[in-house]
This record gives sequence, structure tokens and C-alpha cells, in this order.
Amino acid sequence: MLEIFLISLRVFEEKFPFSRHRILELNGWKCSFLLLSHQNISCFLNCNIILCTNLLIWIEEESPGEYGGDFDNARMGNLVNQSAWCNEANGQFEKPNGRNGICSHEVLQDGEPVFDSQMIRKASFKLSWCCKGEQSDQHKHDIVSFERGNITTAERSSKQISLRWESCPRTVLVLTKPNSISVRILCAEMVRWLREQKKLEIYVEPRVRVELLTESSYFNFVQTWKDEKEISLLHTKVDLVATLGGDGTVLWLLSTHVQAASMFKGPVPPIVPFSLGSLGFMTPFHTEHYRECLDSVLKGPISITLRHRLQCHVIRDAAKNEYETEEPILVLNEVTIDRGISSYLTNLECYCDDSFVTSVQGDGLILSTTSGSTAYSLAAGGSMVHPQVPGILFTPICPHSLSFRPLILPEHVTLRVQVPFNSRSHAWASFDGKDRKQLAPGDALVCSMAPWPVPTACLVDSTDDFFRSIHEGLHWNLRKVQSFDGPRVL
Ligand SMILES: NC(=O)c1ccc[n+]([C@@H]2O[C@H](COP(=O)([O-])OP(=O)(O)OC[C@H]3O[C@@H](n4cnc5c(N)ncnc54)[C@H](O)[C@@H]3O)[C@@H](O)[C@H]2O)c1
Ligand SMILES: Nc1ncnc2c1ncn2[C@@H]1O[C@H](COP(=O)(O)OP(=O)(O)OP(=O)(O)O)[C@@H](O)[C@H]1O
Repeated sequence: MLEIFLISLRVFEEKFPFSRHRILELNGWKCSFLLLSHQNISCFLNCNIILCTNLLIWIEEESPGEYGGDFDNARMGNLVNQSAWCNEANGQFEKPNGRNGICSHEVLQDGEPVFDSQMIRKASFKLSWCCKGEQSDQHKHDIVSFERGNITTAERSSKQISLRWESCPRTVLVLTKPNSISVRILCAEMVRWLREQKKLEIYVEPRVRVELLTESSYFNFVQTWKDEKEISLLHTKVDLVATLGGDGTVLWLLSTHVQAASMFKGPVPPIVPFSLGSLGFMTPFHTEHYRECLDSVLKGPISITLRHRLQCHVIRDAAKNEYETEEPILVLNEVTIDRGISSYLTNLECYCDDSFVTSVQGDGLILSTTSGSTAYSLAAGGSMVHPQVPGILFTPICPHSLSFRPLILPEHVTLRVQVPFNSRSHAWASFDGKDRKQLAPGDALVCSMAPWPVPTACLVDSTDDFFRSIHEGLHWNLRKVQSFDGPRVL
């Protein structure tokens, strides 16, 4: 039997004629379909059933309109044939037991399966899940259904994810914070070392290439990009990104900007963030040991944190229900909808998957990723959440209410924040603290989890790095220890 796992957009799932599980005969293949309800690919990465019993994975992202009527046998038959081909390409159709990881072409595949020559240039890697001191197949999972075999819950988010290169990385992008002498010096040194000692291809931003060439014509080998088209192809060339700066540099790499084309709007290669900023919450690597760090990252295996991004769309005049731009605005930390320069209270109507949540009356609202939970959301009273936890934080800013409390919502929801037609003023949306957009009465912002997780390298592992950051960066729960010599009840 051929087992097919469909990961679908939520809207698609709602329209899909078979609910969760169905067995069908298509083109001579007996197929067991299991429809997984997560839009976010990171759930799919965490989904144990795929890891343990995977025969085949298919990511279907068609619009629901195409499936408006009955189940499309012809299309699904075609899908089955192609899928069978994928499996047979390696010889026999694989019996999938015991697989406990996922390969980079599955993490990085963009929509339709790509077997293109540009992808082949890239170093492939495999992510696997493990527990400290435990074999992954010994790990216990909750059983949630016996309908067709044991269907288990997603793997524990506390499990560490490890990245192992299957072929050697060949191309590194070095991204730097501008206007910093120390960053400039380190960049030149690191580029030289990566080239001479590791024989790697190096990409830098056009500004940095000019800086390097001003220093010496030796840096002629350094590559860059000319236009947006070349930027959009970077993910097909770059195996690894090193960032030299602070958290803002990581945000610069991963969020959408109005003034510059974004680098990784879809799949993102592993990132090694070096700390040359002031706080460095998401930049655990120390520059003094950059050679050892890069050496061990290039060799692998390394622990990674799969960070989540939010994708946002603005809808002008909600009646039209059309996105302002086709491409979503991506944020790693948060999107903020606030009162901007207006002295009036904002009034924001919030919906979660079409259910009314609340009206926020105050300075505004923060919709944050768990990575962003330690940034603006924290300052507004939101909880700190481990970045590996998939969820969306719903944190009000100065709500004028005695009973408002921040929420954490599951990762698969779509949130809609609407400026009501009778609002006294405009609201303003900003994305990772940048690129303000005015929202007029009637406009709305729609936000959901982006499908591509961001693999960031850990110094130790995602949990250790998280605690180190909240202790050293934020001085979390720092208090003088209570003295021994007071009253005691023993
Ligand atoms: N009141 C606030 O705390 C407040 C106000 C505005 C913006 N911000 C944050 O600043 C971010 C933009 O950062 P920037 O560096 O471009 O601007 P910036 O230069 O103003 O720096 C903001 C500070 O936030 C820290 N920071 C950023 N992301 C973080 C994270 N995920 N966890 C912990 N600390 C983090 C940075 O290290 C820096 O110290 C926004 O995404 C927002 O979260 C915070
Ligand atoms: N490659 C880049 N191109 C343009 N702007 C950048 C780039 N990297 C960073 N920036 C911007 O420079 C500003 C400062 O960078 P960054 O936050 O990394 O340094 P920092 O403020 O010293 O460190 P920290 O965020 O840890 O306090 C940020 O607002 C960021 O958006």
C-alpha cells in the first residue's frame, strides 16, 4: 500500500471532500491518504507519524477553488504516479520504517517538488530529532487514534533537532551590520579564512563587496548580487549564512523590508549568528572563537533551533477582501498594530479563524512569534516562550481594561486585526519594528505562521541557548539569595 500524507493549507482542508483518512485505489496503487491539518511545515517536521512510518510525503498547496466540487481523481492519480516515481527513483518502493529525520530537499522544497540542477548545487543536510540520553525510537508518544494503526502526537517540542550535512557546504553568505568598524574588520578576516582554509564560495551584500575591494583587490573572488531576481535565487545557492551583528542583523536577514529586497522569503539555509551587537539574544556565537565555531558547523552535526516566522497581509478596505500585495510581509519577531502618532485610543477588532476574539482598546496589539516573545511582546507583559514552541502570542499594548490578559494561540490559526469603520483614527502596522504602514478605518491586517521554518545554529542546544540568553541578556529572575541566618520552620 502507498501511504500519502497531505500537508495542506487550512482552507484547503476545510473544502477537502475526505475528512482525515481514506483508502482509495488510484492508477493501480492502493493508497492510504492521511490529511494533516497543519499549514505550518514546522509541524510537519515535528510530526512523529511521518518520521516513523513515512512512505511518502506530499505537500499540496493548491487553492481550495480547484477542489470546490468532488474529489479530483484524475489529479490525485497523477499525483500518485509522480509520487511513486519519486520513491522508485531510488530503486524499489521504500518500506519506510524507522526513519527519524528529514532531508534538506524536503525542508527547502518550494511548492512543487523540484529536481532542478540549481538545487543539486546545494549541499544537502538532514535534520533529526533526539532526546538527551535517549534513543529517539525509545521516546514515548501519546496515542491519539487507533483508526489505522497508531497515530501519535507530534514530537515533544523540547526534543533537540540536529542537523547533519549529507554533502559538504560549498557556499557561505556573510551578512554584516553596517557602519561598524569591528564588524568590518572581522568580516574581512572571516571571508579570507573561509576562502583560504575552507575553499568556500563567499557571498556578501553589494555594499560589503565594495568595502572589501576598497581594502584590497585580493577580495575579487567575493560574489554578490545585482538585482531582486538574483536575490530571489540566493536560496538555491547559499548553503550557510553567517551573520555579524546583533539581533537586528538576524531580523534584517529574515524579515521583509520596504527599502531593500528580502533575501529568504521561502526556504532559509542554516544560520550561524555571531554576536557583535549589544544584547545578542539570538546571536549565541562569540567572535573570538569564530574559526572553531565555523569549523564545527561546517563539519556538523550541530544542534539547531527551528524558528518560526509570521506572514502578514494588509487588506485595504475590508469589503474588497483582497491582499494589498501578493507577497506576504515576513517577520521573525512580531507585527505591531498601534496608534502611531495619534493621541486617540486605538480600537482594533480581532478575529481568530473567523471567530471574534476581542476588541483591543489601548495603545495597540502585538502579534508575536515565540522567538519574538523576548522582544517587544515581553516589554508589553507577554510571556517568554521557548523559540521551539510553535505558537502565536497575542499581546496587548497598554490595554485600557482591568481584565485583559495576553494569550498564546496555536500555530495553525489565522488572525485578522481590523480597524473598524467607526474608528476615530488610523492605526499603524510595523514589522519587526520597521516599515510602518498606515491602516485606515476599514483596513485589516491578516497574519498566520509562515510555512518555512528558519534553522538557526545553537551554541549548545536550543534550550541551553534560550536559558543562557534570558539569564545573561535579560538578567531574568536575578535576586539576592536569602540569607541562612533568619527564622526557620523545619
Ligand atoms: N518597548 C520595547 O521593548 C520595544 C519597542 C520597539 C521595538 N522593540 C523590538 O525591537 C525589535 C527590532 O530590533 P532592532 O535591533 O531592529 O531594533 P533596535 O536597534 O531598536 O533594538 C531593539 C532591541 O531589542 C532586542 N531584540 C530584538 N529581537 C529580540 C528578541 N527576539 N529577543 C530579545 N531581544 C531582542 C535587540 O537586541 C535590541 O537590543 C522589534 O522587533 C521589537 O521587538 C522593542
Ligand atoms: N545588513 C544590514 N543592512 C542594513 N541594515 C542592517 C543590516 N544589519 C543590521 N541592520 C540594521 O542595523 C541596526 C542595528 O543592527 P543590530 O541590531 O544587529 O546591532 P545592535 O543594535 O548593535 O545589536 P542588538 O540588536 O543586539 O542590540 C538594526 O536596526 C538593523 O535593522
